[in-house]
Amino acid sequence: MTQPSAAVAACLSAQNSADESTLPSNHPLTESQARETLIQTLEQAADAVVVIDANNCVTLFNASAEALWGYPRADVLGRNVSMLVPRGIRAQHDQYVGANRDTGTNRIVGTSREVVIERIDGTVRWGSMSISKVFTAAGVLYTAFIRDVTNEVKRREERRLLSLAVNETDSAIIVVGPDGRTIYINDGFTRMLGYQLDDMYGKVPSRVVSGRYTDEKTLEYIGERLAARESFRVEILIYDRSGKPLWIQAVVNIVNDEYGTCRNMVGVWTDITNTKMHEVLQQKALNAMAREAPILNVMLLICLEVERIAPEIIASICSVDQDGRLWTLAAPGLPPEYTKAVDGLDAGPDMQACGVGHSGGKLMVFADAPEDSCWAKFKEPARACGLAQAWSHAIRSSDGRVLGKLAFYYRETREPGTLHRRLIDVSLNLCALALEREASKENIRRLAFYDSLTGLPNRGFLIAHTESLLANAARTNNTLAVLFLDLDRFKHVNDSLGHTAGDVLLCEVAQRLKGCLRALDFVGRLSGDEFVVVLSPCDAGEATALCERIMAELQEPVTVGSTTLRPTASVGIAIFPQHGHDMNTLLLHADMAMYQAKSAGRHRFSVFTPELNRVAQDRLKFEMALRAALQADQLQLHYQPQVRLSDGGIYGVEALARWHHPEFGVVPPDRFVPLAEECGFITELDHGILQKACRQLSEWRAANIVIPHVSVNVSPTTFCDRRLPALIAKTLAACGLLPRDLVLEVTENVVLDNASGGLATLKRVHELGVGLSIDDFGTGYSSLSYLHRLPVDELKLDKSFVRELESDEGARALASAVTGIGTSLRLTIVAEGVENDEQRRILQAQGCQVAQGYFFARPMPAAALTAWMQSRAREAACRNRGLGDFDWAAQTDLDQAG
Ligand SMILES: Nc1nc2c(ncn2[C@@H]2O[C@@H]3COP(=O)(O)O[C@H]4[C@@H](O)[C@H](n5cnc6c(=O)[nH]c(N)nc65)O[C@@H]4COP(=O)(O)O[C@H]3[C@H]2O)c(=O)[nH]1
Repeated sequence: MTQPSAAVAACLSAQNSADESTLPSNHPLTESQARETLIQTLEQAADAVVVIDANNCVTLFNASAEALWGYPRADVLGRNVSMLVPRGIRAQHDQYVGANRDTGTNRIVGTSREVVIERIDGTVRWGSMSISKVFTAAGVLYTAFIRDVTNEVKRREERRLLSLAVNETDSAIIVVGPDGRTIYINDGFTRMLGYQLDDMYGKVPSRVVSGRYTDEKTLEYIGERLAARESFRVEILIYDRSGKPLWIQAVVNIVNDEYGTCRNMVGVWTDITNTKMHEVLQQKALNAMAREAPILNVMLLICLEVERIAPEIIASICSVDQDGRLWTLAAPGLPPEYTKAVDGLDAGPDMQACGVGHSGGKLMVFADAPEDSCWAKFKEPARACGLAQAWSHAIRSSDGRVLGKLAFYYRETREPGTLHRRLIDVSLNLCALALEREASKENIRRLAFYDSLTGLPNRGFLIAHTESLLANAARTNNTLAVLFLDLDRFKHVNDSLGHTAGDVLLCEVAQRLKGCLRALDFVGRLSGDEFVVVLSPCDAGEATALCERIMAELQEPVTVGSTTLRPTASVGIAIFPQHGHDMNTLLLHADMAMYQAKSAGRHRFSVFTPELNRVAQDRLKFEMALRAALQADQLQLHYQPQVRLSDGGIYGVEALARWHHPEFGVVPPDRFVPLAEECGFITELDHGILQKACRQLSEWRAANIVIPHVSVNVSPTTFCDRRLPALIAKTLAACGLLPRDLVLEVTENVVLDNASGGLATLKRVHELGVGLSIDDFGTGYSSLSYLHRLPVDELKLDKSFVRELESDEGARALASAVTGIGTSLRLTIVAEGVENDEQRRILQAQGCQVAQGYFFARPMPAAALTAWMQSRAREAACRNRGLGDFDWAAQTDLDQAG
């Protein structure tokens, strides 16, 4: 055993010697024995004992103290006790002890406190320290008894943390005894449900928190699980102390003792009201939408889910149609009489009950709803199903449009609570999303199946729908008629009045067609100005009768802009099953019949005959031949001179395309140019002719044949090609010609149709320096207003005016007007189709500068024109030598000979 401190012994000895005489005579110990005993006692104490003297020096440091601090006593005895104090407070320790000694302020003597023990190795332990003050002759000694309470402190801290965890969590924790009665609730329970332990103690929790709409089956299930001592997890609607409903998820665990006997059941309840709505309602509805479930199913699901979450609610969702009328989409909890009474009602300002009219996006609450004047129209059914209150809210799209209304009905009057408001918010978003999705789907469907201009079914839908009608007709042995309708001269309207006017006309025609149909008939727009009407059931007789009606209807005047038109159409009819068994064949045959009607002079109908098949095949053959002729460069050019009326000199020549086919013979351009246009190779044709004409002019120049320019016809389609100016520039350069050597003849519609880019090309061509001429002037919907703004150089007076110049005063007046306008705009007037001298005379008198026509010369091949020019040159030379005046008639004779 280690020796007790000598200093302590000295102190004790001094004290004891003073008291020696007072010891009872029967004291069993001698003084030294007592001293020794005391020291040994202190030494062997289980608690650490530290004795310090008046100088704060350690005079006793027992074995337990050595163990507690880790210092051997030799290192401690005689040294200031502050070495045993944690480093952080060591400096102030002497002062602290001093104050205690002098004033007793810190009152550490006679008290017990927990102190930190900083061990020699730096680790920390906790001690419970009590100090006693011993008065001795040698001075005051302080004896500190320190019990190692480190484990206790740790446990206490653990308990504190545990209690923190239990009480600070949002979950409600409840502990019940084996009898199922509450013995503990945490603070979270009070926060979540408002109940204190006193409210719950000794009670069965489910009896306290269940309410009107708590699911009985779930309660039964809970009872069974608890009785079977089995852990479980449930979701259940409960009510807090104030009666507010909330959804919880309860996880209940059984706690058994070491013998397997149930001691407690611990329940952790989580408020899942929000999660329930967001995750369950939202997820289910979104999943349904993602699965492309029909809108009615999605709405039904939302209603059912809302009613499941809050069973006191009866949910209903209505849509608002384009006319502002309400239609029930889902209302599983309302009787059909009620929804029937609502359906078709105006959702306008009078319908406050629907929250659509006046709500301005706010929730409308109608206490005692059936008595509300807004409910007048469905008061009875509302009463019959016991409705007492309704809340409703407009369902709005992201851009604020009212798409429908969401209503919650109640059988009792109640204030809107948080849960129900949240349910409304979530449901509104879902409803808006579903309705907007439906609208976009409808839009996509419309785009996919309907023509965007007229709103009629498009080709795809028309064919698919007719196929099903055909299948039905085949099953029922019925006949069906397909009418192929093509507007007459629509292109002309489009070209002359512009595309907008063309669109207006198409829409009007679509409306008129729809107006003519019977219940089961069907009309669609195939493309451009082609419409198809399917009459089902219908035989040939009925088809022609209806066709006549349609044609009459179409012919009614329609005002497009400032122009009044009388649209006509050519119609082809094919009958199922005689003319085909499938829609494609019927369509093809109706198309052929329409073509026949068109060729026969338009504004008529024609019923398909097998003979037409042959005609169509001929047309196809013709088309292929033209294509081949183009590829093989077999189109030729004839040139017709244009003569100055002032002196008979050559103003220019017009190049006119010619096609000689070994089988078809001479095909006039009036036939093959439109065909090339229809078949899509007109641009190729025009380009080829332009190049050929330029080459020819170049050859004439090389042969000293003086021709000021060549005029070339360019179709509107070619003019819309933005590459045209570049091609012209390249061609002129390749032929060594100047821009002014070329004149392009365009029809009025190129000028009028700004939309298709023709006007822009016209300007660019003019910038090159190439001449521009308006062909057939006066035959279209001439708009004189554009003339002065356009870069045109000449107007070609159409031959239809010239033809009747001598006989018709009106034609004369028109020709004179055109000439007058042209001249005042400094445009050259070129009269076409001049066939006799009288016409020439009148035109010249009216101020027309140039003429072209059989009277002067017919269009002729280049070589013939060369000869014609040479002969004219000879004539001119004679005249110059004074051998005679210019003889127009002589010219004509010469032309005929040429
Ligand atoms: N009755 C009568 N007719 C006369 C007289 N003088 C000339 N003609 C005919 O009148 C038409 C004048 O050509 P256009 O108005 O440009 O009308 C042309 C033009 O629009 C088009 N065309 C001709 N060649 C081409 C071409 O190369 N490209 C394009 N895009 N169209 C062309 O075909 C139309 C018809 O051409 P053609 O049959 O050659 O008919 C020519 C010409 O032969 C006359 O005194 N009396």
